[in-house]
Amino acid sequence: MQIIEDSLDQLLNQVAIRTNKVANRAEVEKAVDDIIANVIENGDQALKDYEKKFDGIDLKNLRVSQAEIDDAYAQTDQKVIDALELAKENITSFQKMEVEESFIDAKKKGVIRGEKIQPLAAVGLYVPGGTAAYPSSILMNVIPAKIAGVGRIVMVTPPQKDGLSKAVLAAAKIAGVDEIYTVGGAQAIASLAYGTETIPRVDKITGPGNVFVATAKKKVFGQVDIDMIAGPSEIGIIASSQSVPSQVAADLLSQAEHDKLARPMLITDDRELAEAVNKELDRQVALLPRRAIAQAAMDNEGFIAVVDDIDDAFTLMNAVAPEHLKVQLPDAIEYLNQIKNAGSVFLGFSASEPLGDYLAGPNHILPTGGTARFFSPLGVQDFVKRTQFVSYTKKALDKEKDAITTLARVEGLEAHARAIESRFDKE
Ligand SMILES: NC(=O)c1ccc[n+]([C@@H]2O[C@H](COP(=O)([O-])OP(=O)(O)OC[C@H]3O[C@@H](n4cnc5c(N)ncnc54)[C@H](O)[C@@H]3O)[C@@H](O)[C@H]2O)c1
Ligand SMILES: N[C@H](CO)Cc1c[nH]c[nH+]1
Ligand SMILES: [Zn+2]
Repeated sequence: MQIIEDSLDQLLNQVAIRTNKVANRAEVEKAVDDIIANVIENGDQALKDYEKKFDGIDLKNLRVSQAEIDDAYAQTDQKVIDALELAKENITSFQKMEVEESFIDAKKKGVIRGEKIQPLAAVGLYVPGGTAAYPSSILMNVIPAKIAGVGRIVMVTPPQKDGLSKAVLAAAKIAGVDEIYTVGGAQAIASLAYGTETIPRVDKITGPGNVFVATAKKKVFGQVDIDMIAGPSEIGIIASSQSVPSQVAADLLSQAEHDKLARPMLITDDRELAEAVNKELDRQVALLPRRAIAQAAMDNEGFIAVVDDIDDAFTLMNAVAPEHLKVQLPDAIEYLNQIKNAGSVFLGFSASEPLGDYLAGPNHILPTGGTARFFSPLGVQDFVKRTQFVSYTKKALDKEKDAITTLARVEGLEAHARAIESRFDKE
């Protein structure tokens, strides 16, 4: 990967330019606009046409039958089922800690105030499937939705020439998906946002995907809610002379292999380490089945920045706001307070990134493209909404009525003031 070495100010500029860039942004935007308009206009037929065009598949039915799901589960290797069950257990125990409670406050005499947390009625979960199958993303999407108590869980995923992977269907059964449709890309997002003859319109769309999926989610926001922009994967690693180059390279490649647009990034205070990691990347990438994808990601999106010291490394990494941040330093936990912007953080030499992708329990559906500045990992909070309520006795209202009518009249809203005063009219 390209090594850049400069002052912190210059590096901050260079990194901002690199990470703000989205390859072919205008073409992607145009393609996605057209797809959404066509799905609104032509429903299921548009979905079938796009599946033919992008995935080369003639779809007869969009919905996967329960019999197919049960058969796939029965044919899945027990080792895979056991791994999925263990992942489910860890994800469930972690996500349950995120549950927020409704509250009622009655401390003031005659006043009741509160907030009621309720699950969304229907959510659509996107499970990527263009160049790899993602059973793990099903667990990450569905488990928090189930814990929140969502009524209807609709999954969409691109169709595959030989049918959906058995592990994908087994994961859907283990997680408890209600219905599955084989449609992917921007067309899948449009179908969940607007509904078609077959696919129900939902309240919120969650889940990761490639640049077409991420762009479509941005465009349908407002028609439905979305979780975040979870686009092509990213990893930012902070390492020093005490890090092991082969491990740093292996973690970079773990995310580079997701997508040609994935972003592997290393920031270090040691030029020698930077060069050693580059050698390791060359050696290890050649051994990977998905080397073409990983190599493209490293060549076009990746970089190694060499800074003066580790404090500068954290300053630069906070500006990048990576999806995954790996602190490959001794006593890594000591640096937690320096981390301001990152989707998920992996502390220490043993916490290799795929630990979080599959098993530890924190969610792997995470903000990308610098949006970890303001978005959070997918969680139970994404699947609920809050409704607030108040109740006042006449006596309690009497105490506060003057403040209300004063504010109403300052805003020129006389009817607001009179509505309050009407409670005290003589009959
Ligand atoms: N951020 C996260 O939390 C997270 C988690 C898991 C995976 N990911 C990312 O998910 C992505 C998965 O990507 P993928 O491609 O394998 O699967 P995908 O399901 O996201 O996208 C595949 C679909 O894209 C559409 N498409 C492909 N080329 C197109 C074109 N030229 N025009 C219009 N539509 C087109 C097709 O409909 C295809 O089915 C990767 O980028 C990976 O890094 C992110
Ligand atoms: N690293 C991905 C999120 O960027 C999640 C994933 C699923 N499977 C493997 N990895
Ligand atoms: Zn991954």
